[in-house]
Amino acid sequence: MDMAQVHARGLVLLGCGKMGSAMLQGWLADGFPPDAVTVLDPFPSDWLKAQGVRLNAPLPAAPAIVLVAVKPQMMADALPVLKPFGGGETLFLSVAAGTPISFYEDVLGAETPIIRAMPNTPAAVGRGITAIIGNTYATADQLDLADHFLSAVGEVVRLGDESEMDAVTGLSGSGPAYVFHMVEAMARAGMAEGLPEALAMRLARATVTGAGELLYQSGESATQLRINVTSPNGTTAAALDVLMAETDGLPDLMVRAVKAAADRSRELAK
Ligand SMILES: NC(=O)C1=CN([C@@H]2O[C@H](COP(=O)(O)OP(=O)(O)OC[C@H]3O[C@@H](n4cnc5c(N)ncnc54)[C@H](O)[C@@H]3O)[C@@H](O)[C@H]2O)C=CC1
Ligand SMILES: O=C(O)[C@@H]1CCC=N1
Repeated sequence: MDMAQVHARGLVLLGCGKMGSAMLQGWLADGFPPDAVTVLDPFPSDWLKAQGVRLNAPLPAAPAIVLVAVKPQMMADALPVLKPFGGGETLFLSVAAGTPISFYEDVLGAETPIIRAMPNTPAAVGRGITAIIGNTYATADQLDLADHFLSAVGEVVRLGDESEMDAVTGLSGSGPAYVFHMVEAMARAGMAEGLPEALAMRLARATVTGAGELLYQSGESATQLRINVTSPNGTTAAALDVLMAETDGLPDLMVRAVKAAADRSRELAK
């Protein structure tokens, strides 16, 4: 199936909060026609209401793709409305953390093509990364379709095993929040060294977005780019001595943070 057929048969979004909206924003910016999108969400945001999508309208007869983007805790209540599309030509794509493929098979029928995906919010500006894995019923063509569709909002990686999804969630799914928190922490540190709040936030924000863009554009490794900033016996080396400390340094802290997220993802599966 090509994108013209996806447009013709329609896309359904079940749940369109922060993640659903981030992806929808990316697809609309990429030229996906808004009137080919039907969104089911009892609490639509003002942003969503202004997009020209079919909001809480009757569902198309056989949508090409259904994107499930409700919270895992709401899934059992929300998903049954999509049962009529199970076992048919509709490809299910779920971004819910924790919820295993087997859950969707139980509700929709085992002969339903289901792809579990873990995106992240930079999808809103076309710079997300989404990991995907399909159930046994999802064909190679359907995985290609999901890959192509998700590529409009960033990079796509395919997993070899569903068990990798918990670690992916802890790394790239939740990861943007770690970076935003680093901006907050850097700004606070600048304030502790005497800078006014607005200036500290501006410096921290520009530093993180600039460093991210340099990493993106230069093709150099993160390690080499770090070395490029670090003059021998200079200021950066003094800071890195603290950040790279073996215990309680950033690597240690990051291992614990990502583990906590992955553990929570495993817990949600129960
Ligand atoms: N926020 C993020 O960065 C990421 C979120 N996810 C996953 O995306 C899913 C959604 O997360 P968020 O967008 O952050 O949450 P959210 O709370 O912003 O969005 C959930 C949406 O579902 C709607 N909803 C509630 N009950 C519903 C029902 N019965 N039918 C249809 N819609 C209903 C809510 O009104 C809300 O707009 C979660 O499963 C989460 O694990 C995955 C990757 C990243
Ligand atoms: O916090 C969460 O549970 C979701 C999954 C990954 C990012 N946000």
